[in-house]
This record gives sequence, C-alpha cells and structure tokens, in this order.
Amino acid sequence: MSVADSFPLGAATTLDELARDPHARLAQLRAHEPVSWLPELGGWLVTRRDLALHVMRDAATFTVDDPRFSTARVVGPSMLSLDGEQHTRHREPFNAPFRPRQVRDGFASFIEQETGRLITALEPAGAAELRRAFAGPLAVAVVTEALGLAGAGTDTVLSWYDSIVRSVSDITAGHEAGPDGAAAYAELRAAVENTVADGGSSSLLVSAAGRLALPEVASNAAVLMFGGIETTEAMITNALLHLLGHPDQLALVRADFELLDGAIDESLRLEPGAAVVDRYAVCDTALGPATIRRGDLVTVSLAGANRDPAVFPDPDRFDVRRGNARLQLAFAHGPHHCIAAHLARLETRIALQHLLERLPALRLDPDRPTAPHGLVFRKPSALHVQWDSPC
Ligand code: HEM
Repeated sequence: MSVADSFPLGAATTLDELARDPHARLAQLRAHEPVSWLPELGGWLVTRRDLALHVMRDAATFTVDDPRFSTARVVGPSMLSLDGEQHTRHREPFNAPFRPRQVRDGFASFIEQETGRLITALEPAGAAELRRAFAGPLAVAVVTEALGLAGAGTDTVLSWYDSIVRSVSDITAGHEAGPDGAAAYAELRAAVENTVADGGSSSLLVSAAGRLALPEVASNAAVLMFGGIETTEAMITNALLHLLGHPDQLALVRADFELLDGAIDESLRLEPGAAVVDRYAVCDTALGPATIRRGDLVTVSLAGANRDPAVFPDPDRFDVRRGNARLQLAFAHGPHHCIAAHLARLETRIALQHLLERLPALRLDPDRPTAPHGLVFRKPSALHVQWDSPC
C-alpha cells in the first residue's frame, strides 16, 4: 500500500481548494488525518493544534535549514532559514526594538502619524479600496522605519520587495528565477552597507553590524522586509474584513475599544496572514498517526490549527470576546516565532481604531463582496469600503 492510499483525504485535497476556501477541508483532515500526505503538496500537512505546536517547537527534528527553502536561495542564509546556534546568532542582534515596551516607545507615534496621513488623503472621497490604498502603504512605511535604511524611501523598499517576492515565487513554482530579484537584493545590500558605513545613527542595522558580518546583516534585513510587508497588509485587511462583515461584533468594539485586541486575535485565528509554515524532517520520526521519513517536507497549517475545536469551541465563529483567542498561532511558535509580533499588533490596533474613529459609518461596499484567498498568504484581493463623507 502506498503512502497516498493510507491518506485518502490528503490524496483528494487539491492546492487550488486550499488556496480558495480551505476551512471545510482542513476540518475534515484535522478530524480524520491530522497529519496527512498530500500528493499535490509533495509533503505532509499538519492540521491539529497540538501536533502543529510539537513540530514548531522541535527544531532539532523539524528544521527550516534545507536547500529547498526558496527565500534563502534569493537572499542567502538568515534567521528565517537557520536553526540551532546559528539561528540564535542571526536573530539576537535584531531583537531589542521589537520587545513590547520598545515597540510602544519606538513606533507608536510614527504609526499614528502615518495612519493619520493616509486617512486624511482618503477621507473626502467617501469610498476606497483599503488594501492597496491603506494597509499596504502603512506596512511598507513601518518596515522601512524599523530597518532604518539610510536614503531608502517606501517606494524603493516596495520595488525591492516586489522583485524579491517574484524571484522567490518563481523558485517555489520550480522555475528559474529572473534577474530582477538578484538585482534588487544587490541594491538592498548596497543600501545596508552605506547605512552601516555612515554609522553613528540609531539604525538597527548599524547595531546588528557590531555582531554580524555585513552580508549577514543584509540577509536578515531582507527577511525583516520580506516578513513585514505582505503579512501585515494581510493582517490589517483581514481584521477590517472580519469586523466590517460582522456588524454585531463591530458594535461591541465601537462601544469599547478595549475589545479591539481580542478582535485582532480572533481575526488572526480565523485567517492567519501566513496560513502555513514549512519544515523538513531531519530524521525518520513518528508524528501522530504518521511515519515521517528523513528529508520529508512537513507543512504546518496554522489556519488548520487555529480552528481546532479541542481548543476553540465553535471554531468558525468570529467572537471578539472569545476568552482564549490569544492562543492562536498566526505568529508561529518556538524558535521562529515572529520577531515583530508586538509591532504588527500595535500597527493593526492603531490602524483599525483610527479608521473606525475617523470614517463615519465605515462599511463594506455591498456591490463588491470579497473573501480571503491564497495558499500561503491569505487576504482578499481588494477591500472596497464606503463611509459617510463629510462633504
Ligand atoms: C512589521 C511586521 C513584521 C516583521 C518585520 C516580521 C518579521 C519576521 C521575521 C524576521 C521572522 C523570522 C523569525 C525567525 O525565523 O527567527 C518572522 C517570522 C514569522 N512571522 Fe513575522 N513579521 C512581521 C509581521 C508578521 C505578521 C503580521 C504575521 C502574520 C499575521 C507574521 C507571521 C510570521 C510567521 C508565521 C513567522 C514564522 C515563520 C516560520 O516559522 O517559518 N509576521 N517574522
């Protein structure tokens, strides 16, 4: 009997359905094949929360450090693609500004300013597409600020990002990457080198360069950029979609903005901006009902784990008062837990509160319904909204 015969639900699962609307299929898999072999994926998919945690905690058995990891092939080794001591060595120099207090002190006023500026530009129109006109530009501005790259504005950072993402996607799809990604990465590296050579500033890159070689600083800068744009755009857009799509829950939040943090966690739980993370088995090992072979791809479905009814009763319900929404795994877990989770939360909270306070009767455009989409990065392709314009 082949491995595919042992996992009939996995064999019937297509990547297309996981990209479109995965939740019913993930629920079936979680109930009957919580670690399942998906021939279309060429790997295992883990959908139960306890097993997902096990994989992400045990980096000695389930590593990110594998030549198939596409990001590392474009930007070189970084904290995202290393494990063990090398991972710690790459990650530690970047930790300080992302701690909760440092995030508040270092970023809150910048985020408020940027949010204010973006909303002021949108306000008179009475309608907008908030993913590209608001969430995306805010995410880029905050990452640019966090990196402290001398001389690189948001447009430059965005163009590097687009080129690097294209190359990573080409490699993931099994194609040869075009030259754009390498060229963009070379420009980013030169900007990192210039920033470090200028020295003296409070740039994160300058302090990291005291502990890492310059190419290592550049690789991690690329990963911070890579990690901070698409995911944060998704986080803000999905949270808006969830809130505006549930007027009863929105009314609760409007009556008490303290509930906004719960609403954000609940949105991350239902649609984590990055729906999966990949690991590779270092040795033969058992995981739940499955026997994993050395070298196998093990994909953790954060979206699946986040709707595990053993932890989240009535898991498909959006409930801003859910007591344990904070147990969601959108920022992963273990050594690779998102370094900037506090920053992303602060950014989303400020963004949502300002939008709700400043745009009266903010609502979804009823003629342009939308839903999250995507295998890895999940968000609506556009989020059209309306509000009562002052004029
Ligand atoms: C300012 C925004 C952000 C920045 C700068 C950022 C940066 C990073 C970095 C550098 C890592 C690698 C950590 C490591 O490997 O040790 C990481 C991991 C991760 N981040 Fe973020 N991130 C941001 C926002 C987000 C958001 C909004 C989400 C999801 C909603 C997210 C989800 C993740 C996940 C799932 C991982 C783990 C990847 C893995 O285990 O393979 N991040 N992030």
